[in-house]
Amino acid sequence: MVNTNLEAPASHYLLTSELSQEIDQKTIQNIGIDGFTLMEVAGKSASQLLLDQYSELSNGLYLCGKGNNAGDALVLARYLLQNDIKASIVFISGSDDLSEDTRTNLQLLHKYDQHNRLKIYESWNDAKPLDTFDFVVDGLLGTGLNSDVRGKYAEAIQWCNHQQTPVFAMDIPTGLHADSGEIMGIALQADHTYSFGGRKQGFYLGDGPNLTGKIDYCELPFPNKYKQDCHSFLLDESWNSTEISPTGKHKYDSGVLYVIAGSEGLTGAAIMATKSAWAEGIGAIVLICPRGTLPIYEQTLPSIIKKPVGDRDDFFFKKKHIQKSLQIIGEKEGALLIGPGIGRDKSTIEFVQSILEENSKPTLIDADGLWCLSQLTEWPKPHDRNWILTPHPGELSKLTAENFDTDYQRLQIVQQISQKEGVTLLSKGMPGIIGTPEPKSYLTNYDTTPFARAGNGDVLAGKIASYLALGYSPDTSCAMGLLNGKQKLDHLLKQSQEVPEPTDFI
Ligand SMILES: NC(=O)C1=CN([C@@H]2O[C@H](COP(=O)(O)OP(=O)(O)OC[C@H]3O[C@@H](n4cnc5c(N)ncnc54)[C@H](OP(=O)(O)O)[C@@H]3O)[C@@H](O)[C@H]2O)[C@H](O)CC1
Ligand SMILES: [K+]
Repeated sequence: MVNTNLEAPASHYLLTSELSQEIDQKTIQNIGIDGFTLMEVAGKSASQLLLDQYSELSNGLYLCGKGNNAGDALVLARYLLQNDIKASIVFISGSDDLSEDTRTNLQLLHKYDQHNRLKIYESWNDAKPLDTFDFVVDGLLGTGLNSDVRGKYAEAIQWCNHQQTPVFAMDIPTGLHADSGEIMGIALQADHTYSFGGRKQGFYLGDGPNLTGKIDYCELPFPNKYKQDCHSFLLDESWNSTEISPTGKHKYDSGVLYVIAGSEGLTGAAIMATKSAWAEGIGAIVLICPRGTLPIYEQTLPSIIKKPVGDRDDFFFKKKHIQKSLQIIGEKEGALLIGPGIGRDKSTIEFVQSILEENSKPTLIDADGLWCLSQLTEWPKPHDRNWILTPHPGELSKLTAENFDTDYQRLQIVQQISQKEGVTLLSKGMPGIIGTPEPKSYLTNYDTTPFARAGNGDVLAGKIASYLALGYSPDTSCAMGLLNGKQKLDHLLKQSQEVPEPTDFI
């Protein structure tokens, strides 16, 4: 294979609340870097980024709880105070019961205030009406939140969401669930989130994308070995680097893409998938088609090798085409794409079942191919075969017989199925999710719903299958398909506001 597996940079690890706390604790207990030091690094790196990005700030309002999230905000306040930026600190539930490191940081903050630029309020009520301020810092609650935001915290968030000034969240916007992106009763709308030690998975699910604003990753001194338990990663455009983009150098010396697609009335799907794969520069594509549909492809796909199966009056795939199709697929190295427009006839289901069971190629199953798979009580997947499945939300439900109301549930289903069945599963939606058997999951920070639209799905399947035939691993092939698709989508949307037609992507 050209590239065995996707390797996410540290900045793209997505932490859950549990993993976040586990890494914190292991670093403190096993490595000996104490919580106070971690807090210092967190607040300091946020201050550096903030000063670089916002040069005109003069007076900050810091909303603080009593835990370590407030401590991060106090460290930030100290560094900004050093830069002559005043601080009004509101302790929503008073300062009597602060966590140890947060209390220490409050004492330090007083020592750094030479010119009376610091004001402390002991409750939300004391603080109103508030002094003038030109930014708000959210140090209310951090990543561990697992119940609805209570009392004065909720009141402060509601007030904050009506302010015009920029809001900077420490680690996570308060009220956002770190794993699921769910709003816990109420959540703060941030303009900027400084995320410590790792971005949180919930930034990319549910309401996360609407609440975080711009996200900056602030590195903490966590040993790499503690991050190995992380199984979920961000897939964004910064990945579009040479290591995962198709360079073209393998184009002509690698395998053939075999396409089993199209039936009467659905030949457009086969045409789009095939053209799209061809546009990626693969050296050879063999389209296997029922003989009755051949005349259409002779006209529309002149550069593609067509291998018809069956008789002139065969317009969809049947059981009797199995042996001939398997023989064709077996001729050369490469990959197989099966599904676009093959239809749902009972005999087609039997055909798909046998092809999946007996062909030895890495295989991408899409569209009607997924429907056929959903009709089988057991998936006919040999252990040593690589399969990619590319369902849109409806297809995913059908395939897994599971309903999901949230994208967090969708993520969990994708993870379960890809592990249980040993497949790579690309679930289209917002976010796009790639699940692998390893188990690893990749979440996009952009909407992949346009690829769920009929036609666009065929185009995406063609691209991913062509990378598979070029020798890329299944997860890399999916990532490249999504990233290259996104580039094209952005380009097309710049020219017109409408969702592009499938042929525009080719
Ligand atoms: N050393 C470290 O671990 C580092 C942590 N960092 C930062 O710390 C936060 C996590 O800090 P933590 O102290 O665990 O949590 P919080 O700051 O969120 O505070 C927890 C307290 O908040 C109260 N609470 C809990 N749920 C609610 C709710 N639904 N509504 C209102 N209040 C709530 C609760 O107090 P109770 O007495 O009411 O039970 C908790 O005690 C992490 O996100 C980082 O920002 C540093 O970054 C690095 C080192
Ligand atoms: K926060």
